[in-house]
Amino acid sequence: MSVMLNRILRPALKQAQLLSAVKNKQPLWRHETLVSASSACDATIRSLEDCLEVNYGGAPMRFNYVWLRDHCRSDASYNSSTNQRNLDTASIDLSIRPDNTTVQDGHLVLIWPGGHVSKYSLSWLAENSYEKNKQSTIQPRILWNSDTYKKANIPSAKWESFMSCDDEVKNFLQNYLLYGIAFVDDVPATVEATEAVTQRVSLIRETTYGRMWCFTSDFSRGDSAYSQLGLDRHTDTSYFQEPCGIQVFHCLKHEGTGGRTLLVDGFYAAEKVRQQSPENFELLAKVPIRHEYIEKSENHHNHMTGIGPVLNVYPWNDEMYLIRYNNYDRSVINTSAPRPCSTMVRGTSRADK
Ligand SMILES: C[N+](C)(C)CCCC[C@H](N)C(=O)O
Ligand SMILES: O=C(O)CCC(=O)C(=O)O
Repeated sequence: MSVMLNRILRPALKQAQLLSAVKNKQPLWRHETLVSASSACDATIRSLEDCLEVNYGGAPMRFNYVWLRDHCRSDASYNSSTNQRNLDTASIDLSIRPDNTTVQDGHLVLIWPGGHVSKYSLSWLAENSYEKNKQSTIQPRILWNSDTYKKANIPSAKWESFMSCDDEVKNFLQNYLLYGIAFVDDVPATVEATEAVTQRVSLIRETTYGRMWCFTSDFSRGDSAYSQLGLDRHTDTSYFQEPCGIQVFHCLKHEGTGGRTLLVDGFYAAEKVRQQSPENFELLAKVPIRHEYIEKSENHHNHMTGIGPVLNVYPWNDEMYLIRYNNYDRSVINTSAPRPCSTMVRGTSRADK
């Protein structure tokens, strides 16, 4: 019994495109003015050619002028009850610069040509600076292998309290987010109980398998998952354009021998590749790979393909956030020129070890 959940727990990309507009190049414009120094908040500001440099606590932060105008939180520019932008970004003059820049009571205050005033708290700027974000992780993880996971001795949640107590769900989610796996014990072996426990975590995503499915080794669908063949490490639904982020498995009935579940921390394996062979890591993170699922059984006619790199990495902080690794479902590699392709095959075999 398994279900797939929407990846709503994974935080979304945060304003990446806008932040990447902040450039680190040396200013050509040399009239650097010390605009304000306030002993209360200890911030100094320098106006550079296309950005303001703000020194507040840690390392200097740079904010592009267009970014500053675009991120104005005044009522005219931003609706703080819906957290949505009112301003039409396309209307901003790309050569915009403030006429006046001051620091007052822990806030940066800019007056733009035409008189519009923007005010940003220094702590908000620090929190949202590119400098801070490139040093932070979106999702902190504890990487594990069989030994370290066993030693960590992570407690399982218990069905009764999981269904009635939010703190139990919270602990479960904390473990899930840190390790990528988590367990609930004592769930009654029924589809209904499995659905109920799943819905404590999230909405259930509709897929070609349905929302919930029961499967056994009857080859009812054209895939090795429905056979008695052992399945080595892989991620499922690599052929979806957005692979499922959480899968829930519940063994309802077991007869005979075998059928053990193998769980592998792909992030741990990929970090080893990053350390031991940065060029292979780079290839796995750059070369798009096609995966596919073709089934033509009596009741199911599907052909799905999804394309993306094996390792998906946020470019601003090098953090991995998604792995598409399924050697069974990997399609023909025809998305890269011959040389990277042969290195790619070497890269994946290194990742195997
Ligand atoms: C049975 N269940 C629906 C869980 C998985 C079926 C998916 C099989 C496919 N090869 C994949 O890896 O995505
Ligand atoms: O049953 C399991 O332990 C894993 C099943 C699986 O990996 C799959 O169906 O793709």
